[in-house]
Amino acid sequence: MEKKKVMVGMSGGIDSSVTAYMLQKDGYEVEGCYLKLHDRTDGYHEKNIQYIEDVAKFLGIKYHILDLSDAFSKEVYDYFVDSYLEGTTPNPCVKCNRQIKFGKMLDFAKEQGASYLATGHYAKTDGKFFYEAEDKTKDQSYFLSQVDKEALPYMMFPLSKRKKEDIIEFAAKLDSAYKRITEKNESQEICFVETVYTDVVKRHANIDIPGKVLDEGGNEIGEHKGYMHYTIGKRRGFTVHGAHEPHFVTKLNPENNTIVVGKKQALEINEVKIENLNMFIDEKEFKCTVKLRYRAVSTACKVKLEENTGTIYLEEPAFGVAAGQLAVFYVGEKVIGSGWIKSAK
Ligand SMILES: Nc1ncnc2c1ncn2[C@@H]1O[C@H](COP(=O)(O)OP(=O)(O)OP(=O)(O)O)[C@@H](O)[C@H]1O
Repeated sequence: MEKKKVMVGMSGGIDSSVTAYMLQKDGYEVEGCYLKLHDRTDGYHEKNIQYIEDVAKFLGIKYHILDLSDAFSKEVYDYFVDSYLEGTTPNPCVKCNRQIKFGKMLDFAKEQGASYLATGHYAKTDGKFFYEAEDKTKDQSYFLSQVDKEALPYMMFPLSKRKKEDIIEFAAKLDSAYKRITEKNESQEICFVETVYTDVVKRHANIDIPGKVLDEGGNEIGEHKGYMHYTIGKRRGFTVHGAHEPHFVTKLNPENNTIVVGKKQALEINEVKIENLNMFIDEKEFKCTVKLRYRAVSTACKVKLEENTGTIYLEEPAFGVAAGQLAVFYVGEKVIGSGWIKSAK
């Protein structure tokens, strides 16, 4: 019988390299695909491609290099910068998963005759839903929750039941091509942010225009160094005259370059408005738990949806909810949908 072809999204990192190995062992015909997503000139792509080349040689597989930098720049990078200009907190990996990896890379995989597209994400799928990975510390289901449901039947996550440390240990013994990858520094959180997000944003805007810190009544109580330096919940980097208790950022006002701060209770949120939904169920009213940012604990809630918007009524307050982040709905380990946070109160 002819082997089924799987395209593996290969980053040059350990997870996707082991993914390729595991699928080959399972009897699939494996091909790799490296996405060029940005124009870093510091040898970043060359290094990654060298790792992939060595792994491909060891496995005896073919790999492709797909330049999606134009699409990435429009759909992910510009959105990232614009979000900070607008005073919201973006999630570029969520956009990339929907538009680029499980959008354009999936199209490419199908064009190449692949039956599946596999990645080294830590998550599970049964073709209809995503589920949290076994290794909860590495779970990436949050980042996948905006992927179009049409894409799910093509997706494979062979690492879903593994622990990251086991993958590294396993890879180090496999071959020198793999061992070398385990010895490099692990990838950054956001692939195009080499240091901190402000280094990226300041290439496009003057982020260092000082402004006023306001209390909730609109009174001037201190100074800040430019609103783009702050995200909701931040408690450092601005002054509050005569304050003894810590103050937290509760609002950013780009229109007049002010930030609003308050004590911990001021961050408390009970209701969240969302938009641009991506649902895997048809119900418009349901109970579930919600994660209001990656690494947040889940909160029990009731949800009411309309056409492409909705309201989340939290059963317990959440703290530091930022517009621009994603609200992801879970029933147990199952992801039932998500929506982008528009406002919270
Ligand atoms: N530039 C890329 N080209 C192709 N696939 C990619 C690329 N970047 C990431 N991926 C795929 O998406 C998965 C998750 O990406 P993420 O950035 O979270 O990587 P990671 O967990 O560090 O994985 P890895 O160790 O493989 O780099 C990767 O395992 C890989 O399959």
